[in-house]
Amino acid sequence: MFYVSTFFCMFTDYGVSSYDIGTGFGHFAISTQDVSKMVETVRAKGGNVTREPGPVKGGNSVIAFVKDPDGYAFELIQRGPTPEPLCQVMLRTGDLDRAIKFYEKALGMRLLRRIERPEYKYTIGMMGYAEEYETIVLELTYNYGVTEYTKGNAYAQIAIGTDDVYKSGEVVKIVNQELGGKITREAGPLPGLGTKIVSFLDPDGWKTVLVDNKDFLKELE
Ligand SMILES: C[C@@H](O)C(=O)SC[C@H](NC(=O)CC[C@H](N)C(=O)O)C(=O)NCC(=O)O
Repeated sequence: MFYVSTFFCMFTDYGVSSYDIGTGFGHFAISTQDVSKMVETVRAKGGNVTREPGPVKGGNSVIAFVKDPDGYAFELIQRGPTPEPLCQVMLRTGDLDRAIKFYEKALGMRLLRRIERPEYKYTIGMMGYAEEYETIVLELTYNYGVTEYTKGNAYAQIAIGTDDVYKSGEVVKIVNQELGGKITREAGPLPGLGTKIVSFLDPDGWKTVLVDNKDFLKELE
């Protein structure tokens, strides 16, 4: 049983003042009922607005893009009220069908929406455990003909809750053998903390950490 516990972690290493975000990381997305108002707030606070509000190219959603002080891109998406404003993590993939199959088979995600934009030479697969308006989704983006991206040293991982990191890790191992990727940390408790995790790379090299649901909730107590 997987579920996405949505939280947002920014880490820093002592003495390191800048990182390389690479070309593969796309954006985080935040939904808001008024993109223009949010953009003006960002601008008024000295933020970097990189794309003014307006319909997405080839679609109808009203979006904007801003960057945080470290250069991470945030897409602002105009939507109605939602229980989860942090609504997307966009990662680029060199093989969309392989990536979709990986997240379906290894993590039990569903393909919620496939968006074809041949006029802009890209395709998107929205993956998740519930509808897009209810929870955060993994937005996998394939640009025609682009099979490799740099990962940089900034973006680290997504974390997903599971009831059994050992069983989940065994499933990931089987799918790694079929589709690629690898386990980077065997299932087991974190020293000192005791929280059980397992971590792995998907076929594109994107890292996921699976966290024991009960252990994680204990951490929050
Ligand atoms: C599906 C919906 O959530 C979107 O917002 S898609 C946004 C769109 N994405 C891309 O163009 C992806 C391909 C691009 N080459 C990339 O790798 O990022 C986007 O960013 N549109 C920009 C715009 O101004 O509309």
